[in-house]
Amino acid sequence: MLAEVALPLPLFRTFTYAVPERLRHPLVPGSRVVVPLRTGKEVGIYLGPGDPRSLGSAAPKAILDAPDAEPSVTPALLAVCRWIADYYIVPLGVALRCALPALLTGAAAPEPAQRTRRVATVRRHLESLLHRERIFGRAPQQRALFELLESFGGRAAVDHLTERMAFSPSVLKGLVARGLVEVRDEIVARDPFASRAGSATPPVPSAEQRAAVEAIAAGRGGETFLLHGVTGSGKTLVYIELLRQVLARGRGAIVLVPEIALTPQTVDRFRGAFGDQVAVLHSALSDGERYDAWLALRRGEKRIAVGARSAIFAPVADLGAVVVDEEHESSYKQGESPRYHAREVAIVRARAEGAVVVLGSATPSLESWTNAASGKYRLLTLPERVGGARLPAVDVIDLRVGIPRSTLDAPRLPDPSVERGALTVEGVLSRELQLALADRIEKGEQSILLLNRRGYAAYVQCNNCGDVATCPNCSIALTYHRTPEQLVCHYCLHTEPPRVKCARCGGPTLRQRGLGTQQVERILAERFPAARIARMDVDTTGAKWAHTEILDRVARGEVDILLGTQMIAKGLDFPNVTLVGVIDADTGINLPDFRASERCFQLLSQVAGRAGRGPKGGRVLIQTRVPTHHAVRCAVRHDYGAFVGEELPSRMAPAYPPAVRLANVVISGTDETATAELAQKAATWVERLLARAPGDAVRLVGPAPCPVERIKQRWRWHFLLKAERPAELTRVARYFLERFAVPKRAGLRVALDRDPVALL
Ligand SMILES: Nc1ncnc2c1ncn2[C@@H]1O[C@H](COP(=O)(O)OP(=O)(O)OP(=O)(O)O)[C@@H](O)[C@H]1O
Ligand SMILES: [Zn+2]
Repeated sequence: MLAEVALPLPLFRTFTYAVPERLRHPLVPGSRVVVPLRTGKEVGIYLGPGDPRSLGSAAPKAILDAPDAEPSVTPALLAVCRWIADYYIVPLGVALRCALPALLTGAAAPEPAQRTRRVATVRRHLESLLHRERIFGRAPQQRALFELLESFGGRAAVDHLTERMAFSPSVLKGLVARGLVEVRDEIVARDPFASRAGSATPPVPSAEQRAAVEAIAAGRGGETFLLHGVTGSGKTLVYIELLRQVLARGRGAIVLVPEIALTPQTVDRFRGAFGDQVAVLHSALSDGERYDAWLALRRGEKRIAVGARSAIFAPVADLGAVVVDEEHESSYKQGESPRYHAREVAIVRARAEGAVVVLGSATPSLESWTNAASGKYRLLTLPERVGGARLPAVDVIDLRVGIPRSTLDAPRLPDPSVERGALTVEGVLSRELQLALADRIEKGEQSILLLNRRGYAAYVQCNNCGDVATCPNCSIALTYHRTPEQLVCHYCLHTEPPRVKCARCGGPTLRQRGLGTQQVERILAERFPAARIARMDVDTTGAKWAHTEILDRVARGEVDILLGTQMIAKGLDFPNVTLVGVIDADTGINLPDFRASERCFQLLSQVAGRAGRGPKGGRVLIQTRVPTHHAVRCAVRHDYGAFVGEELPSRMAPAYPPAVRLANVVISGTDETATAELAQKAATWVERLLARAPGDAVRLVGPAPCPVERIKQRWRWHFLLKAERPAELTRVARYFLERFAVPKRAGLRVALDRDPVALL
């Protein structure tokens, strides 16, 4: 007897093995099999009887073992993986790897007996700036480290400080000797959620919420609902009440959130409502814990899986509902093969298991919106905030110089000719925003400030020739960091000392321009010395749960101003936040990407939505140089419909999703010429293929260098495939990927990204 087996290899084929008599368990599709491969062994998935015609002249090798009494991959998940393999054009074995925990595939790391790490914690708080100056007068390094620790929420792993942030251990010793900082060994919490209490009993749903719940609960299996509810409309309670009904019917559910560490409140609410029934899946779980959760869900001991993207593969028994919260978030798209979108996988899986899907957002993706408009999804709307709260008033502060203004003082622009570090409060925070912040601090209310950029300065530029310091490996600007003072590439993490002379013309000193979170934090601390400021950006990820800790501090009222990048805009619900400021709305609006405006609108709307969620109301101030851009205008009016009305037509010509289906083919390699040549060759190859087919079901655009031409020493070119009908795109893309020969030199690679979320 022969068996067809899927293996996680980059080959578009399955493998045929012989089935020996002595196997421990009968083979059922979805069962794991251990098979010989080259000189070693590999874990594959049994798909069904093998085809003798697939064999060459050699006798097939025999399966070594079949460990599963029950198939590890359920029939529904097997169907989902087949869809992923087909739609995203990846080998089935690669898609199947997503469906299994590492412990079941032999890919697990050995478990250390007990994990500990050394952690530095701030012991003494220094309230005033004056105090700081006295204490650190002659020890600027100590001050920098101390303030870095503060910005990490008061604690960070020592490794992170000394290795990644490059502080000398003696600086830390100095702080310890002065009693300012304490260093201890800490057992790494296996599961940070194990020690968190779930939030209290949820409120009673309003009539609007109840109507939404009833509509969804009555949905047919496989039906998809788009829950468009303004920020603070109580979407989470809709999910919770729906899940109550799903559990009452003896079924289970999956809840997807953009990122666990950034959405602790949402997670706590589900745990508060459903306690032990919930398995929280997150990146800090060990392979063993992940497997335990997998097993508990599989056996029905836990009925709800809450997690980020990959939780869509959780083996929830008898799945009744899938919730995709903040469905517009681009983190639902996996950045590496298989490049699936969890929202799309959710819909396919729900269909396979007869579950309903809820896509929730205040700012739905244009794709989902279009699907709702065409009747593919059912649209449910929560147009008002709960409990009589109102959406906050939003005011625009025009940063352009020379624009006459009536009531407000025009803030000065950061002047490119100012010396490094000389940026003034006025150059960053308009008077209006300063006054509003001061007012909130005085009243004991909280503020959120968004700066969608990180580092001390965005880049350094020659004052003479205008050349920007770029990464030697990647073609993007280096970010200037102050603590420690260095230039960092955020793609490959290349670092170098700050340049004092221009690398191109050798001319006068380089001046920094632009703004980063660290710089704004400093300016805030100087302007509001009494305020308790917390900064959240990607640089503060040193300790894994630092973000969660910072958000908890905000919830406890221990932070007056929360400053951060887009990560502070994800569903946070703090009723005492009455002011939201956007320091520079324009960041990202001009990125060479067809979704730039959409992303900007979503970000502004979402961050604005953090204000005024409690009885005290709230206000939003947006600083911008493009006040007339539709992303800004529509966000100011909380007008999603108007944004869609203006944005959709711009996706028609040139056509971009949702007007067409898109695949981005990226050709990369370590040699510039070889990469460009291969891109040309591949595009010509596809063009010939398209010419042979009648009509223009699929169109090719490009090739061209990618907007980011080089990442991690690899040159990058791309071309786009566009089609009205997804099946045509699949056909052409598959034919190309299966047959186009990529030379084995210069690290040349071809990758296809279907439904890309960004083209950078
Ligand atoms: N029926 C209700 N009565 C009273 N309070 C409610 C009710 N429903 C929800 N809330 C509260 O309203 C707040 C906002 O709800 P939630 O966080 O679910 O909003 P949301 O729709 O998810 O908003 P966003 O899109 O901004 O994340 C929460 O504090 C929640 O506990
Ligand atoms: Zn780089």
